[in-house]
Amino acid sequence: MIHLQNIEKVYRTSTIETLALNNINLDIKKGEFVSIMGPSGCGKSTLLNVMGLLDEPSKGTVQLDGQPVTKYTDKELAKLRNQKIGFIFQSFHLINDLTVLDNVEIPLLYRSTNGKPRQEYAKEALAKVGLSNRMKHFPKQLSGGQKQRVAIARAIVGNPDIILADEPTGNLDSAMGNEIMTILQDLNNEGATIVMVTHDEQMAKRTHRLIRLFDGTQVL
Ligand SMILES: Nc1ncnc2c1ncn2[C@@H]1O[C@H](COP(=O)(O)OP(=O)(O)OP(=O)(O)O)[C@@H](O)[C@H]1O
Repeated sequence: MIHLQNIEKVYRTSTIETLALNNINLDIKKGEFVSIMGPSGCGKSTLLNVMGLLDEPSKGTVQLDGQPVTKYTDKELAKLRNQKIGFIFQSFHLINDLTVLDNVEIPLLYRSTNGKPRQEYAKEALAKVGLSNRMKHFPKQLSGGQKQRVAIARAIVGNPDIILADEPTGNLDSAMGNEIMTILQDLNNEGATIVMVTHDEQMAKRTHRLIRLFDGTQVL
């Protein structure tokens, strides 16, 4: 499903060059639930962003469903991302002055889905995460766990094959974190391929496979 070959990522600023990823070779199979762990700054988010076509590698090739995307234009990448990938972030990334329902509809706006079906899909996604009773709320009226459930609904509304989650439980207490993990496991059982960055060994244990990074290199 996701195939990374000889991936290197170098960040250059005027004063410093950082080798964030060093010769990463990785295969994520359809239906897998994989976690990525490692110390701060070891390249976890960079790896997730490369897999999610948000960040271009300095070297190496990325294949998604057998399609080599390295030569794709930004527009082609954006389209592929919108169709195939749902993102979840530690700090939720919701738009504060939109309702919960409007937030969840956002990925469908980019696909020009019409108003009525768009709302129906968003309602279905919210029902899946148990938030049908909060559709008209605004993000600031929700708890952290509820905000993350909205973010998950937004990630799954377009029925993506792949969910990429960057520390989805990082801002939550353990009870809420466990709830979010259960939702992710349910989505995985329904067929979604999931890659999750986490600092939490307990969360990692609930996934199929653990990848450990150290200084940009895969050590497990
Ligand atoms: N846009 C950027 N410009 C320059 N350097 C960057 C940039 N993004 C990340 N880096 C550097 O690349 C390295 C890897 O960063 P990354 O965010 O992938 O690490 P991480 O493992 O996700 O860290 P954390 O657990 O703290 O979130 C770090 O040394 C970081 O400073």
